[in-house]
Amino acid sequence: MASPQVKGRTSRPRAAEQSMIISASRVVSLAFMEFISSGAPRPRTATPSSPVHTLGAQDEDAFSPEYDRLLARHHAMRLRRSILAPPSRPAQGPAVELPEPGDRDLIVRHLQPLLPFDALIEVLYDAMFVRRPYLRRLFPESMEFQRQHLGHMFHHLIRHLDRPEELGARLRALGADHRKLGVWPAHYEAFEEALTTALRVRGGAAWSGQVEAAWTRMLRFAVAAMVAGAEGAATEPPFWHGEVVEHERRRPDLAVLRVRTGEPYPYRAGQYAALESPLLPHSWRPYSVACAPREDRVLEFHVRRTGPGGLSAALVEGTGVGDQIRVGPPRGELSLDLGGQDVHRDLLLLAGGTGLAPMKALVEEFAAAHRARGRRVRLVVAARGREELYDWPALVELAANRSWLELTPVLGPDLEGLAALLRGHHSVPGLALLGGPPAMVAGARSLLLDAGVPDDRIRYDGSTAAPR
Ligand SMILES: NC(=O)C1=CN([C@@H]2O[C@H](COP(=O)(O)OP(=O)(O)OC[C@H]3O[C@@H](n4cnc5c(N)ncnc54)[C@H](O)[C@@H]3O)[C@@H](O)[C@H]2O)C=CC1
Repeated sequence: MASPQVKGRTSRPRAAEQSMIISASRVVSLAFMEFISSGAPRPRTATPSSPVHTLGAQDEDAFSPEYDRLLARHHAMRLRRSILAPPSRPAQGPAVELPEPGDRDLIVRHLQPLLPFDALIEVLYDAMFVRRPYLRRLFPESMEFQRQHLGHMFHHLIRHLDRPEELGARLRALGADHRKLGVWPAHYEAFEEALTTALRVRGGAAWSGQVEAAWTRMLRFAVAAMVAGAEGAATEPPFWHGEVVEHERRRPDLAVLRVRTGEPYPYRAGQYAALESPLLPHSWRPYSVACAPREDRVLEFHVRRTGPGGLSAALVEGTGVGDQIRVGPPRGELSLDLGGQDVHRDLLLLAGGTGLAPMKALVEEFAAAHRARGRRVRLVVAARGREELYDWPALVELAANRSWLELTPVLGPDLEGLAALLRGHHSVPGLALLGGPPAMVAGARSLLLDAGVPDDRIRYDGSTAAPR
């Protein structure tokens, strides 16, 4: 995939326009992103080599009015329903049908010809785009991330299908979270149709209507749960508009961005937000907010480019002051809250690389609330070398005149430094928070367990370690 190009600046909507955009244009966009889309600019030329029929100018003229009318009608219906619903009783989504007992076994028994899911997914998307080319515009230029997610989602659904309550809760959260992607009920129908085609193509000789019916029930269950989740979250905007007000390239591959949201962004320190840049429309990736909530509505993000073509590369290399960014709703439960217990025990915060972001926000919040009350906070910052301590001056400033806050750099490619630190430190922390690469978090967790920290006192957030 080509590296993102810097586009011309888009003008920022005025506050009144912005609230209209939030409240009306996306009242509820149903999303099943892993199943359906993550969006992309509408391709304007057909590529002969592509297995997918992309949208040509003629197609666009033919499909857009129909498509846009459909969306507009849907918006109006949803808006009407949410206005007419009594405030104490949110608009009801479709009833969630449960899968039948035995569906999981049936699916598992006939899974072999469908594995690995890559080929199934390729046929599925090809079938969908050939039949409904206008849907191609909801997808990113590169479908790689999309295909991977869909494969994981199929595995997750099958694995948990006999625990529909647990699965339903996760799908409802996913549906709420994915409203920002702009996927609509009509798309699910298209998806179901394409999945059926793909299952028949890949299912092999033993494929039967019975197995297909089990797959359809599984899919409908998932879609209904996501729709219910999206509808239940109708009062929360699907995203906030933000403008980049500072962009500091701290390392060739790393930038610290400050983004001011048009409307107040209600988050807690330790939470993360999915971001989207106009350079890669609908490629949303999570980043922790690296500062405690501030009056001026400015959010800080630490972004490291890990490879070419992803959102992180667009944010580090292609973004500057004045550019627009969309910010998804705040998510995540990372916090320093001890629930009133062990208030005298010390806290350990361990940050690896840009995993520093949530730790910095938590320390800032802690400092602002004067919550130390005799507790010491030790912030250990792991980095490959001194030059990788990209935010050290800001941390030193944060620690100035705060004797309860101790900063410790640990340099090196692995966890040796942390292991040595724990060996030399005799008091076991009351709570440990971890942020950084998954291997570091896993390694640090075992070191802490060995040192006697109970499992429920070790916190980390897996959601921010996804590929960017
Ligand atoms: N940008 C953000 O807002 C957030 C990012 N993260 C995650 O933090 C990670 C940060 O990555 P980078 O900045 O590239 O950090 P990095 O790869 O440079 O690693 C930083 C430090 O972590 C330790 N480490 C790395 N790999 C290790 C391994 N395999 N075993 C033991 N220790 C290891 C080392 O001490 C290393 O110096 C990413 O996985 C990202 O998804 C987590 C929370 C927030």
